[in-house]
Amino acid sequence: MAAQINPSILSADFARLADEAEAVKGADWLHVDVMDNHFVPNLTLGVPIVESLSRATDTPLDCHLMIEDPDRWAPQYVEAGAGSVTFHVEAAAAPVRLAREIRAKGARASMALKPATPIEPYEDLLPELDMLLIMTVEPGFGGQAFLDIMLPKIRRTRELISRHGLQMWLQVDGGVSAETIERCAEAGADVFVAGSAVYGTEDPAATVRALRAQAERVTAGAAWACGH
Ligand SMILES: O=C(CO)[C@H](O)[C@H](O)COP(=O)(O)O
Repeated sequence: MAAQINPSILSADFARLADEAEAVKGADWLHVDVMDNHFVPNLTLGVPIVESLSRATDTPLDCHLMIEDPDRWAPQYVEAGAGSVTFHVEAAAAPVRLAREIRAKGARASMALKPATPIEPYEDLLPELDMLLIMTVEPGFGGQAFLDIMLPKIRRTRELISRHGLQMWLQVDGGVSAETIERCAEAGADVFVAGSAVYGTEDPAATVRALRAQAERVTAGAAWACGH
């Protein structure tokens, strides 16, 4: 495994979440977009639905918290069954303490950066994390166009991770599709969130396999890619 595909349920039918999880069987993780209508201008789901979904699927849950006060809420998503919890650095009061708490509770700790947030001020935090998420659209909605101007940030982040000798994953989220995934992989991403590009197709599970194969053609030889 040198590339992971995490379908985003933001593009799924929320009335049929268990079926929609089944529709992407074989995906590495299910990406769960938690939005509070404050940190982003959209509202999705919370702890009780994550709890139910974790019982309904064997695919591990990758919860992306686009919410205010993640210091208070993130630990509850671990307790609800998430295997990975991502908080936004722009919203966290104490990101190091929060990452340590997520890990101590048994989940992978991940931190997200909005498009206008640079990575450089957070270089020293990298060893506290299992994954870094670089948003390639403004968070809030699926189906937006991929922001090419994020590619240099992905590249710089991968260089920082390598320089620190870390094994952490680098996730991209927003506008990831067959047209953009190779550019992301070439820049250094190894975990790919895709919503509309997966759920908008006839056979979402086949699309997951095709996207993974496409990314792995780029990451296969890379020592940094997940699973190496
Ligand atoms: O976090 C998100 C939006 O804030 C979604 O995960 C993301 O936009 C995925 O949707 P798409 O692949 O259609 O862009």
